[in-house]
Amino acid sequence: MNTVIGPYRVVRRLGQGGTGEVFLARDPEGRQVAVKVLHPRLTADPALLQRFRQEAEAASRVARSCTVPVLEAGLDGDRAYLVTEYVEGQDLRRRVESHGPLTGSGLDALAVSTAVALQAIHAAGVVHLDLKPSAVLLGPLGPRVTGFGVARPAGPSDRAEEGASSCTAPEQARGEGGGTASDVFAWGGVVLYAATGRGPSTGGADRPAGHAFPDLTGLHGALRDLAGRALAEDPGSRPSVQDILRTLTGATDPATSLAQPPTAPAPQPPNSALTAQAPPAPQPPNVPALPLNPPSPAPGEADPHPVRPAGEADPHPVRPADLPAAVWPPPPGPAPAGGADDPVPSARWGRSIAVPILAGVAISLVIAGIAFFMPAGEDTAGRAPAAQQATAAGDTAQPLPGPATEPAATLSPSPSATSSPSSAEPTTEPAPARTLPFRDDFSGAGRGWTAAASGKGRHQASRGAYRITAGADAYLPVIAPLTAPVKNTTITAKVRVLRGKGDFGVFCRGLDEGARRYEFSITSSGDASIVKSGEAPASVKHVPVPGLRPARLIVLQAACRSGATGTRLSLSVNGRKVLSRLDRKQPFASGSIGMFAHARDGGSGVDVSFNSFEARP
Ligand SMILES: Nc1ncnc2c1ncn2[C@@H]1O[C@H](COP(=O)(O)OP(=O)(O)OP(=O)(O)O)[C@@H](O)[C@H]1O
Repeated sequence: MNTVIGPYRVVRRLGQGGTGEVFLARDPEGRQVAVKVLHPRLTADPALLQRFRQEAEAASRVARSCTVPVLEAGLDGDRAYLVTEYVEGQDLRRRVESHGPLTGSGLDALAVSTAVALQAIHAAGVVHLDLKPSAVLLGPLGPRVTGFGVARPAGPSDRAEEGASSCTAPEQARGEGGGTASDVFAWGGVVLYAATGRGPSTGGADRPAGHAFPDLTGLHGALRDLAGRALAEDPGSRPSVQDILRTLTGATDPATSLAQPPTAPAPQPPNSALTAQAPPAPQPPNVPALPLNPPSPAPGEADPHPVRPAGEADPHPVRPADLPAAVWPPPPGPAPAGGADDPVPSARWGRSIAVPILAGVAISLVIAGIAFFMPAGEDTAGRAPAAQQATAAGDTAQPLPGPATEPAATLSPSPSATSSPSSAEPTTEPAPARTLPFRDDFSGAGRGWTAAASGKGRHQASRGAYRITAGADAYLPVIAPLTAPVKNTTITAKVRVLRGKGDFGVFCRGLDEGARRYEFSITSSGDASIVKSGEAPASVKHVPVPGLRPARLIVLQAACRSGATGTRLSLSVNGRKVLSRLDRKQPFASGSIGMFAHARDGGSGVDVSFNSFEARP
């Protein structure tokens, strides 16, 4: 297949959902992703398109625990698409159809992981409202929930037309909307289907719910009790997701936990498949969300997100949800109240201290059940996509597997005066010692990254992105937490401009606290350059890159490699080589590597967001 959707090259069709087709594709770095292309009749509706954008933004805030992460929402001509991690394997519906119901620890793992996923989804202020057997993917790392992040048309009849499932809660089927309790109903339906091959309406999977009291024959013990309660007609009688997890993980006495009053349902408008809900914990009033596509301030107008010196406390910690959906045209009107632009609490796991413990216990149970889902002869570790491996490793920066190739000398980036004021979970652990290969997708706290002493501006890691903001004419390099200087390397980074004018990119062989370095940069006007910085005058080679839109995610690949005749420097942008130069004149020795932003042209500054950084020998 030779189709391209946005920057993704389609490999093959994976399936058809109610709202569109799903394809296996490769991103510009060659990684496998799943791209859902929305049905054209849905994208023809501007209101639905707008909601799709907001819901995809909301979905990108959901923690990765047992969910399939949403990577990007985009528009390619008139085709709207949603990109998620690719999960190799079958969905639950196909699995049960081909191999029969699940039993034993496989069923337990399914029940726990889908509950953990719902907990993560609800904690992000989102409700799924379409959980069903085909939305549970049985990958090599265990069951994972997908299907959140796609707006659906209004009304119960439309939903039925779009493939409403037998797990749809009665209140949704009546067109009264749904809330977290509706997701609990769907969880009960998924568990019943997994154990018996029957949905709650006693039909097969994904049939419209009949809402007669379900036949629980085939379910046993705590699961039978929980599924029965979850499938209660009255949303107020259903257990909460926390109750379910407590019972399944044995964290408290089931009788006690089930006796607690269930969470009151928070009904949603009937047409809101994934509306950001008012989360239980109130938002601190001083944490405003950045607007989508934040405009530059007018002359004389105060900048709502002013650039401050490194080290100064940031009252507006950066969250992935703050990042503008730059691939989108500006929204036609203000976001509706309660939409994805509304602030959410940054400490979303912090509402109950029991939650992380439960999640930990639950994930152990899920891992125990993984082998069950593996088709015979499949090599789990070897076949998991890189992104899934990172998830399995705990979503924090980890050295990639492979031999260390650099000498064990020590780099000493300047410490805390310029260190990142991260808004992610605080950690008391020191950054681990790292050598090449190295990768950080910033889903953790971006631990150990430090600004060079010469830098000016602010920088911050949050889940899924590292944001660097350089003020007027300022330059801010941020150094990767490696324990050894690097000589030959290929760096791959994903980056986009959030606002402002300037250069941004990656560097290698940083010396003297970043004062000398090879810099591989993109300008906000779409040029690419390789700069030997620290020479007077700086030696620059630069070219325009036709069609480059820095507000969209760019994949930069920069190589620094010494040979007999000098140091070869080359730069590729979105998989295309755009520049190469050979430095024969006293090439720089081994040094630091990192990312930078550099404001220029008398503008008010430049604000860029790095989604990943990887360096290989
Ligand atoms: N990330 C993914 N990795 C692998 N396969 C996927 C992925 N996402 C979806 N699929 C496959 O594509 C099928 C259709 O997915 P889709 O999300 O469109 O289903 P749906 O929930 O029925 O659709 P809708 O949400 O539009 O009603 C799934 O059943 C699954 O087999």
